[in-house]
Parts: sequence; structure tokens; C-alpha cells
Amino acid sequence: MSTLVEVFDDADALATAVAGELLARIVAAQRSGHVPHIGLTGGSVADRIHHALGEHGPVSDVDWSRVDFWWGDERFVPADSPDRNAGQARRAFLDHVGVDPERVHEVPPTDHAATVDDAASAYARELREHGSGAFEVLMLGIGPDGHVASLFPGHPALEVTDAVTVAVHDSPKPPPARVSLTFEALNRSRAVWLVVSGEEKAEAVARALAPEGDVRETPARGVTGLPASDDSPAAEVVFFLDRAAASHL
Ligand SMILES: O=C(O)[C@H](O)[C@@H](O)[C@H](O)[C@H](O)COP(=O)(O)O
Repeated sequence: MSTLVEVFDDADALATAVAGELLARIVAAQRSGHVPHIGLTGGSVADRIHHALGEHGPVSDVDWSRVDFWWGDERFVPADSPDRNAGQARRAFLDHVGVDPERVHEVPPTDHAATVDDAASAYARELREHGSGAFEVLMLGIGPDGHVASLFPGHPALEVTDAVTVAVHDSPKPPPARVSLTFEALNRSRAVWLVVSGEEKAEAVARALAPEGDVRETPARGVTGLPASDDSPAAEVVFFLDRAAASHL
């Protein structure tokens, strides 16, 4: 795993840079004959990135019909809830750039799953049946407590190794019911991008980047991407930070 830290003046500059880099990665993957699978996330930084994708995506060289989108986590709420990570991304760019609807893989909302456990099982099945084996790029926000996706400090979901999804019933970040990819699934990534803004994250970022630390206390330490193999290098892990989030480094 190679870890890079890129610092930007503010959240808007960070979002514009991440969106530009993501578009370039998608184009590069498509030009090499792949259909890239991208992992999206929720939160305020992600929303800025999605809006930047909505602005620059239509004039990019991306063939939007040949890219798959997934979510690292999702809230178990109705499909039209403003709390849905997928709804946030759809409003900001996905519904405006011409994606193939079959290639947008949402976690089932409460309209389509009886329980959050059913939604987690259904998403695991979707990943098994339509996943590509690895995310080209996985984006993740980091919470003030060091959580990523819906993997929170000290939570049993951190210990799940025999499944790619987990139902979270008691998220300390509302809403309480969520489906998250596990580290098992999150680490099937060629590139992991942590996108973080704000002073309130600075301590968690410093813990995530410290030479030593406990994943159970700082789940952001647990997403390292794919290890090196005979035919591919170890995943890159890039922290895209604004100055405030980088202020404790
Ligand atoms: O569903 C969620 O809430 C997110 O996936 C969560 O992991 C988020 O990315 C972080 O909490 C950072 O959120 P902010 O960028 O809003 O601080």
C-alpha cells in the first residue's frame, strides 16, 4: 500500500480536484478496455464531489454507459428520503450524465427490503453477481470519530471477515439503520481515496495516518486496498484533505 496525502485550500478545491482525477481514472480504464467499478460514499464532501462531477462529467471523455457505480454504505431509509446516499449522487450527477441504469447498484431501501439485514444480504448478492472483483476507485469520507462507510469505532461490524456486507442497526451517526461494505469488500480496491474536509476531522485524520494505531479505534486505518500481486502493484491510498482537515499532521 502506498499512501499519499494531497492538501487543498478548501473543500471546493478538494472536490474539484477529486472529481477531475476520478474522471481521468474512468477514461483511462475505459481506454484500456475495462468497465471501471467506482465506489461512492455519502456525506457533505462527497456531495461536493458529486456536484463537480455533474458539472464536468458531461464534457469529459467518459463513456457513461460503461461504468458501474456502487456505495460503500447506505442508510436504510425510503428510496426518496433525503438521507439516501444514492439519492444525493443521483440528484447531483448520476441522473444527468447518461449512465446505464443496470450499472448503478443501489442498496435496497426500505421500500424494497423488509429489514436492514435483508438489504445487506441483497447487496451482497448484487456484488457477487455484478461486481468486477475490485473497485477501480473507492471513495470514502472519514467521520470525526474515524469511521469510514458505516464502520464505527468499537462496533462488531469491524470484525466481520466472512461477508462483504453488514447490517448496522445502531449507527451513532443518524440514521441508525445502515448497510455497509465490510473491510473484506472495501479492500477489494485498486485505489482508495479518503476525502476529508474540516477541522473537526483533523484528529481522526492524524490517527488514520499515524505510524501506529488500532483499527478498532480508527476504522479509517483499516482500508488499505488490494495488496501487491504478481500482476499488479499494491493499491494506492490517497488522502484528499483540505487545510483544516490536515491541520494536525
Ligand atoms: O453514509 C454516511 O454517512 C457516509 O458514508 C459516512 O461514512 C460519511 O462519509 C462520513 O461520515 C463523512 O461525512 P461528512 O463528509 O459529511 O463529514
